[in-house]
Amino acid sequence: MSSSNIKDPIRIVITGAAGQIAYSLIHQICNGDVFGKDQSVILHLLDITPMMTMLQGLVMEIEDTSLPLVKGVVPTDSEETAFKDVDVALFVGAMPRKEGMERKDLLSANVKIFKSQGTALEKFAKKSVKVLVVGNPANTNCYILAHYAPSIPRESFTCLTRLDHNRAKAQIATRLKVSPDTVKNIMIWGNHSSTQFPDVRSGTVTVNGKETPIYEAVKDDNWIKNEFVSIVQKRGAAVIAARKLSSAMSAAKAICDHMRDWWQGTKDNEWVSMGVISDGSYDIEKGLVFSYPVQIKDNKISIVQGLKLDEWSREMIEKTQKELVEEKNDALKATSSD
Ligand SMILES: NC(=O)C1=CN([C@@H]2O[C@H](COP(=O)(O)OP(=O)(O)OC[C@H]3O[C@@H](n4cnc5c(N)ncnc54)[C@H](O)[C@@H]3O)[C@@H](O)[C@H]2O)C=CC1
Ligand SMILES: O=C(O)CCC(=O)C(=O)O
Repeated sequence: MSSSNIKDPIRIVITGAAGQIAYSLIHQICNGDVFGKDQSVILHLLDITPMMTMLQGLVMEIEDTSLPLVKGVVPTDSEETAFKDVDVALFVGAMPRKEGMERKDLLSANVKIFKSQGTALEKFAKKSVKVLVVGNPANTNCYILAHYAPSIPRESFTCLTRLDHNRAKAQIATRLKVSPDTVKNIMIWGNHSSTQFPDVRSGTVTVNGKETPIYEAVKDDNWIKNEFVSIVQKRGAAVIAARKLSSAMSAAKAICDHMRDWWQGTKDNEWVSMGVISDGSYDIEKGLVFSYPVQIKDNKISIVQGLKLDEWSREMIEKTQKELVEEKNDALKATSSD
């Protein structure tokens, strides 16, 4: 592409920029995979003060990639510098859990970071900023961030459940020995936690050239309702147990999928999963950050409406909602006391 066709740069902040997810993520953002091959970028890289030397090394590496879409890199430990005039904010920085912990065990430490960064986002970012929260507990951190950035539209706050969505697709594809891109319209409801509900009741898969309902193709309802759900719910913990580190490459890929679809739109008649601020759809408490099936057109995210919920799925959704309400209350308590 000739340089005259390149669009003016957008500013993208990545928090936790010296961490393992950011290390897998930055190259995909800089080479145009996410925001388009004609979209130049200026990266704002935020981390804590002890990581500044490490961040300098990362800046050198970004320079050495010699990618034409990169028009600037701003490494910083200042929230003001990091959030100043940003168009996109990727909140990756937070403490990750260790083996044996649930993600909500990180709540008291991590929500304080999101209170401080929400306040800075409110003050310094563009009002049109698009926000993705990755750091755990992702839904509740996103709730706190939005709470402290009241002048930014509610539709601009999302959290990452695309990794769970991708995991669910991969499990179905592996079971049926087909390519994951033929698995469509599955969804993740609720919290990015072990209460999430990976739901394939409306999903289809192409087997031998024919698009078939997933239940019909798998022919084992018991496997779907038990083993499949449990594998997806606990996949993050399984990766930690094996790697002694949490998922990073797959998380970075999921962040790119989420932001690319938000920026460029979803395919017609297909949906993806995103944590968004609930508008009360499917009787979920208004204001909770809840993962829903969504479609995106012209940068606008819409929750897919009219899906039928049977008794089992209602129970699953109620369980994950209950956990999110408890997390929200604990987070509000933890952030109001300082
Ligand atoms: N929602 C999801 O699907 C997923 C979420 N995660 C979460 O993403 C987060 C990051 O994971 P990793 O990159 O593996 O962790 P990491 O420990 O490698 O990196 C985290 C980085 O955040 C930085 N940081 C800590 N406090 C900060 C602050 N106040 N401001 C700016 N930076 C700060 C740390 O210094 C570190 O460089 C974790 O909370 C992890 O649990 C990870 C995978 C998937
Ligand atoms: O499981 C965790 O706590 C960290 C990574 C993560 O959220 C995941 O792999 O889904």
